[in-house]
Amino acid sequence: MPGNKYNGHPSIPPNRVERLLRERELRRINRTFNAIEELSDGNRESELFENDLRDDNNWDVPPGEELFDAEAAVRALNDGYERNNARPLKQRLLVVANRLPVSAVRRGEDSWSLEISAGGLVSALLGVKEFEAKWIGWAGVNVPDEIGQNALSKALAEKRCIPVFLDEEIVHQYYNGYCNNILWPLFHYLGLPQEDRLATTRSFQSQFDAYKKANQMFADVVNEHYEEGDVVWCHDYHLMFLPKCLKEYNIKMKVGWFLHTPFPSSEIHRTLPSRSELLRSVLAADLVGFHTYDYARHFVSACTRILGLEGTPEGVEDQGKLTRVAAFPIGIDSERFIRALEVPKVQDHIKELKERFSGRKVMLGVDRLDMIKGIPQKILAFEKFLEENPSWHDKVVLLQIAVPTRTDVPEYQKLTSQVHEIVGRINGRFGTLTAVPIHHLDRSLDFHALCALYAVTDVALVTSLRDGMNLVSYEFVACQDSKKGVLILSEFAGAAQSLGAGAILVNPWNITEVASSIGYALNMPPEEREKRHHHNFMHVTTHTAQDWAETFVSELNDTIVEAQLRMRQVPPLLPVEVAVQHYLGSRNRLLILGFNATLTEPVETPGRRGGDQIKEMELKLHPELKEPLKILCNDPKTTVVVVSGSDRSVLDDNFREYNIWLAAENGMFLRPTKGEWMTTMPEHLNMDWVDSVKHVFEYFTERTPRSHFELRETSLVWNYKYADVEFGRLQARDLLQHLWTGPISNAAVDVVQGSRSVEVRSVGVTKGAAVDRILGEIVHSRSIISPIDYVLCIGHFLGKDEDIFTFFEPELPADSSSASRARATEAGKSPVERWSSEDLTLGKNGSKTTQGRSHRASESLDKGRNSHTGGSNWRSSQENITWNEGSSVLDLRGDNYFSVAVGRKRSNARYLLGSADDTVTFLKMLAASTSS
Ligand SMILES: O=P(O)(O)OC[C@H]1O[C@H](O[C@H]2O[C@H](CO)[C@@H](O)[C@H](O)[C@H]2O)[C@H](O)[C@@H](O)[C@@H]1O
Ligand SMILES: O=c1ccn([C@@H]2O[C@H](COP(=O)(O)OP(=O)(O)O)[C@@H](O)[C@H]2O)c(=O)[nH]1
Repeated sequence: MPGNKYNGHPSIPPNRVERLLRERELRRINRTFNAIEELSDGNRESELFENDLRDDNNWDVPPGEELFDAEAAVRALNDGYERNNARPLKQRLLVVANRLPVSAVRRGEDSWSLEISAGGLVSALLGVKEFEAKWIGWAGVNVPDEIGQNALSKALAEKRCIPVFLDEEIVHQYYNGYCNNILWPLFHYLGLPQEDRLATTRSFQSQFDAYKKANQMFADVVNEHYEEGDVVWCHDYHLMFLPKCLKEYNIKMKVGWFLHTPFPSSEIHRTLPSRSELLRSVLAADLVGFHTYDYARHFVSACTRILGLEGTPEGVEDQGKLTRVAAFPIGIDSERFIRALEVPKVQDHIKELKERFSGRKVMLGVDRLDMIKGIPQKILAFEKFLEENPSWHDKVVLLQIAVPTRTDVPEYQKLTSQVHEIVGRINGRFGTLTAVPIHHLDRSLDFHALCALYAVTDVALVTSLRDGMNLVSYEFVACQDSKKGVLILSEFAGAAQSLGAGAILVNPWNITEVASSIGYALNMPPEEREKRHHHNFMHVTTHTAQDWAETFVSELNDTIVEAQLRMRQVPPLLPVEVAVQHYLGSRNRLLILGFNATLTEPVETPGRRGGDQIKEMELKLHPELKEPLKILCNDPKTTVVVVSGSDRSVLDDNFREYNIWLAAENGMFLRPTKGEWMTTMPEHLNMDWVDSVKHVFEYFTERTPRSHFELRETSLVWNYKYADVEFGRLQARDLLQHLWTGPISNAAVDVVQGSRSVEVRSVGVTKGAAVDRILGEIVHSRSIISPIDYVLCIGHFLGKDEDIFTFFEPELPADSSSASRARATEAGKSPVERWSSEDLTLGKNGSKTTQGRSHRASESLDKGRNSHTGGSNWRSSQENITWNEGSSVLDLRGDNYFSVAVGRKRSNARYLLGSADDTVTFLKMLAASTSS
């Protein structure tokens, strides 16, 4: 079903189904409206794009066929008006594909004739009628001169086509080279070309450069014609860079990308040298579509395994940005084929063919002459059938239409000679003076001739080794309602998933199986043929090209709306310059910094095998932070605390040379680097559960390659960051079940799930709970001469530890999430503006003790002291911290508080930063501004 999520959900969610149906109804009304309008003004110019093309190519619609029930139309129209109160408008759609639906042939300096191009993509998109569509692409010809280019642009404009002019060299490198010699075979599981000299490597590189350049040229043309609100639909493997190029122009463009070929298993995609760049570029699109669920699944798994991103039931997530991935099986305009059978010209063809092959069963193959179509395998299977069934020798004929394609690519040239050779041999072996078993045509047929051929066929033979969908099988079914012929279909064509129940499915590599299927099909009783045909016919006539395109575009529109809603839940990016300015304007600052994934250097891409595992597992301070951190730590007006889940030795190793506070194990241990470690652990912390949890972690570590666990004094963490993502996730699920049903079922522990980790810690251990004890210690040990008036708290913290962000917030109403702050931002206010400075100024003179935050100095300091000896109980972060004299430690105005989540999309923090790299850049700015 179109629009299926890649995870195989059986249908679109119910509310969306309802809306889709409503929209479909509106479109129907819209169609009727347009038809009335066009007929009434006799304005043929506004005819649909598709008909414009067909007129020139004899793909004509029989007169009177477009007529409709005018009365019903007007009724529907009024209905539509009532419901909508306005005429529904056609959405502008820019279809961008390598090839325009027409190829141009030059007739003179400034004159051109246009011919329709063959191929599934063209056939499918010709059926798309519901949009104000323009097609942007290459006209299949080199036009070096301006006169020629202008004349061609003009001729194409009449067909609503816009040319992208690619010169010969680009076509050679981009189209023949990177597209058809590298991506095409790879995506069809034929592997990459083998190199035998370094020059080949260099030429791959130049082909890749040309590919990027060509994509940029397409993007330039799209940009030139784009109008706000347009939907831009990019097609196929030729244009994998296009979504990225377009979003670079305009992030608001609605961009969809659809792949017409298979997307191979991630193990195949992994072999491509430019694997990551291509995936990332496609992910810039809002919606990514494939013909089948399998292709979508492969794509998502390539993104998780190769890029280390998160695959969700909706698609792929990268730092909060979701690219939706779904299956949209293409269809054909079945009506057009059914109608064509009534056209006199087609009837004549049918009559001729019947006479020509009377007394023989007709088998048919229609393919571009491409390696993926399995033409040699098909012919060999036919040979085997003839060999084993002499009685059929003069009773069956195989008509093979092999449309020449990509003739400049050497592999295709080789295939042509190979096929000719096999056909010649078989015809020599089984032919007679009056008849040959195989009629092989190296050319394309016009639409009418093709329809006639489909109609007279007894058995259609599709033996693709891999095929995105294969529309020939659909077209055959559409033309078979009277004959009810049999379809033999490769299980490796996307069409096998939709026509599998009615067709005879075969493995094209198994010549014996295909040969016996030919026998089965030729001898099939009429009732079985009827049943099988009916099944396929129902599918082909109800899953049309129109539905496919409408569903894709409507999903794209939905995706954009959903993304906007999601964005509202996400805190805004940190306004770095404001944060720096406020830092400079303050007298006493506190910087609370996370460590892992905040200050650490990048490690090798997760999921990639063969790296240095030991090195990856060591957390290291980002080398570019060393100097800036020193500057910040040495500033007398600044106190820096690193709060981490890591144990003491990790923090010592990384920070011993700085003048800094270290809070290890989520604040359970604390030291200024100038002093000793002290524990803030509460008395009687029950750790009896540790051994049994450790056993479970050991068990899973042994069975999950590249996972590891860390045994800390107050917690245990099992980490699968470097393991295979999917396997790691499955193991984590299993591990949790073991924990819940076993060792911790009665223990006072919290299980904290990270994106690639599972942590077990004593109840109540969180960074937020630790922060007031940390502050107490800082106050106690350091002579702070004035209250803290600037706080920056920045980190990639687990959800449970995000209470550290809210510690410094006033107690806000229930709806005080970052989302509500974001709403305030949307309404024109910055999040911090929502609180007056009074809200957060904490009891300086005891007078403004808003939200009851004023702390009793003695309490706080006692708490700090007690915690040395483990003598304190847990205290909530709501307790305030004040000076001995009773004045507040904090004098924090709302706009001087910056809480920042790193690499997260949903957070309690006020702001976000994308990654540790962004944190590094920001801290460098802060340090630079201090020194200057
Ligand atoms: O433009 P060419 O290089 O001559 O190739 C013709 C087209 O071949 C491919 O078609 C695919 O699209 C069909 C419709 O979705 C699908 O049924 C088929 O399985 C695919 O092979 C190619 O993807 C197109 O871009 C080409 O235009
Ligand atoms: O002589 C021909 C033979 C084929 N086709 C069209 O080419 C398309 C082939 O599409 P398919 O999905 O089967 O494979 P592709 O060639 O796109 O890989 C079908 O729509 C055919 O009607 C055509 O126009 N003329």
